[in-house]
Amino acid sequence: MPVEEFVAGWISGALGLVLGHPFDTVKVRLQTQTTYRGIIDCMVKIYRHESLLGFFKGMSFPIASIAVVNSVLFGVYSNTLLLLTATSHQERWAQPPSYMHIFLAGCTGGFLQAYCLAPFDLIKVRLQNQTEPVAQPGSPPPQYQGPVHCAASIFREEGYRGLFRGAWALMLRDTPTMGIYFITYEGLCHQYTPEGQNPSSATVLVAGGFAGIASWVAATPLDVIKSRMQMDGLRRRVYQGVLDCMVSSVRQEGLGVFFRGVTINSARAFPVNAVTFLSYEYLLRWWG
Ligand SMILES: C[N+](C)(C)CCCC[C@H](N)C(=O)O
Repeated sequence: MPVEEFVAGWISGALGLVLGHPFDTVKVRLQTQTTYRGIIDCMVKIYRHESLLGFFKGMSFPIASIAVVNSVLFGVYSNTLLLLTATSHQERWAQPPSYMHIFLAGCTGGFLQAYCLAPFDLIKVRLQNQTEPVAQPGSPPPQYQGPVHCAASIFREEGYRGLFRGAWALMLRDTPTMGIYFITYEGLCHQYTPEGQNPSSATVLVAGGFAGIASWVAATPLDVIKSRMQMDGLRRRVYQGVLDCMVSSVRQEGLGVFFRGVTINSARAFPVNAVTFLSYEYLLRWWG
């Protein structure tokens, strides 16, 4: 099993992640709290109350976990394609796999990475939703003091299964949309690259950026539900399950609720995924 894809997936994921984290914090707040009027209002408030550090809340854990999560995504994707089409990463530009195979490999990667991502993503969302200023002397400490404390408290208060709260919604969000992610990327690269050649850096950047946007737009409805399920259980349980969360969210806030955070998600998705795919391709070419 080629391991280069796993390592390249890890490094490229970490680069994209740091770049995108401030956008991600704004997104999570907009999706789960009602105190902000919009993107700018949310940014100004975070900056005023919590300084620049506020934007980077909850980042250390995703950085550590991206090693597992992105390497599973890219490693499983690439190796599933190898199984389906018998072509390695290097041969794939000369003999492009069918869109059906790309979609299936993307879904498989998405499904398996969601399982690894679930507890890490839960902790990230819980930490991002703490609005207390970072380390202010005299003020009461936030409920969770850091990722490890957060994980331990969830485990203590909500049990092992508590760590997988929202995992179902996450799996439903990621399985089809990771298929869309890779189809868009490979499709755009193919479209703008002469037969048999490797795609240029500019093509990889643009294709990666649009792949991020396309998959995030499709993922946003379930992303909102996922974030809400993850915050549920903090004080008392409100939702009975994914469907119940969908129904009561729509009842209370209308259909628009499914698109909360879509603008900020797309603005984040372009740079993050452009950098992720560019570094992924370059690392593999460099090692190949
Ligand atoms: C499938 N879904 C849309 C959820 C994510 C697709 C892009 C994943 C990337 N690591 C990022 O954070 O943007």
